[in-house]
Amino acid sequence: MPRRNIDITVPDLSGKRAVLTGGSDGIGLGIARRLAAAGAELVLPVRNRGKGEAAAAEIRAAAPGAVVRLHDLDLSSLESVAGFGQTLRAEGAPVHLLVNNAGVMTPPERQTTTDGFELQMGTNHLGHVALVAHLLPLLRAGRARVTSQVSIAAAGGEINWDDLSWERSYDGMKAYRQSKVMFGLFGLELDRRSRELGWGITSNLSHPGVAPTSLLSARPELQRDTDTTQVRVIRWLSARGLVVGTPVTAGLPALMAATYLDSEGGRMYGPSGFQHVGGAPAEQRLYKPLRDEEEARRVWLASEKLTGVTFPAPEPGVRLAS
Ligand SMILES: NC(=O)c1ccc[n+]([C@@H]2O[C@H](COP(=O)([O-])OP(=O)(O)OC[C@H]3O[C@@H](n4cnc5c(N)ncnc54)[C@H](O)[C@@H]3O)[C@@H](O)[C@H]2O)c1
Repeated sequence: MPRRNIDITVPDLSGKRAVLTGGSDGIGLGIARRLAAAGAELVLPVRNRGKGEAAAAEIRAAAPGAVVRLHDLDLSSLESVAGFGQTLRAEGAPVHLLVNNAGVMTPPERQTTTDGFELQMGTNHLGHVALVAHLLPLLRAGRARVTSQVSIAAAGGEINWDDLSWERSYDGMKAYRQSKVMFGLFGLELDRRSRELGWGITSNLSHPGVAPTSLLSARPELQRDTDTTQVRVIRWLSARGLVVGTPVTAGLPALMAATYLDSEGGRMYGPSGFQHVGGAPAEQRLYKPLRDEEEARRVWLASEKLTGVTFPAPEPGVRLAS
């Protein structure tokens, strides 16, 4: 299907407050435009104010009358995440949609967050875990839909439990895959816990397929690192504009997860085309590493411990139903 025909209808979001991370660039900016155009009040926590202002201006130009509020947030600092959470809680307004979209991929060498975690786990996963924890009262008040952006990289990912922060040996792509597996398992466990404990939150995953954004263009050598037949076929097709998404179409699975307000949680949405790198968004079977509920509980508990945040817990001895 030609990419230009791929779209979804976003329902009216008037009166809804949406918080979106990574909304000043790439896939997130496309999501932001559509949320604002549908009438949502948009809260954009950004790491770079200048880029945030430019994005807000672009969103307002595309959706006149859009309400866009910028806040500072560095997901690679737990202090920054706590500060943002505190600011929003002080405002007190319920949050109806949270889209955890920001991410980093394969920095050229191992880097760490302010708190000493490997950068990708710390930003993509732990920063967002802390964000959800700090916003929990507002998410509960808004009976929110939470959408967590994972990646096709999660399909082949594993958790390096013996060395979560990759201190003993570092492979950037393995660390990226791990961050997305952990984050996906967290998003699914959030849905289970919410149902069991009556939080009223619906949590889903989305993945964008593949789209040319700064995430990929900053790393041309990645193409060589992953020179499998599958990657070569995808590259050949994408050079002809045939399968890979655009930053706009790649945001549609997240928009679907976030705004199809009556749909259930615990699902994953992604592009349904060839190898799931592009095409119309649809619900998809969870990637294998994301189907392990025992691993999800382990990720949940480990993430609480690492970040120092705590979520309300089930009564002792109560085992969450799947
Ligand atoms: N582009 C793809 O093909 C692709 C494929 C699979 C998954 N993804 C995922 O989609 C999401 C969006 O990626 P993109 O392609 O638009 O990339 P991008 O680089 O264009 O945008 C990433 C966004 O995350 C923000 N961000 C990064 N570190 C941050 C931090 N410490 N604090 C706050 N914000 C931070 C950036 O400022 C930027 O706005 C990411 O989670 C990425 O892992 C992208």
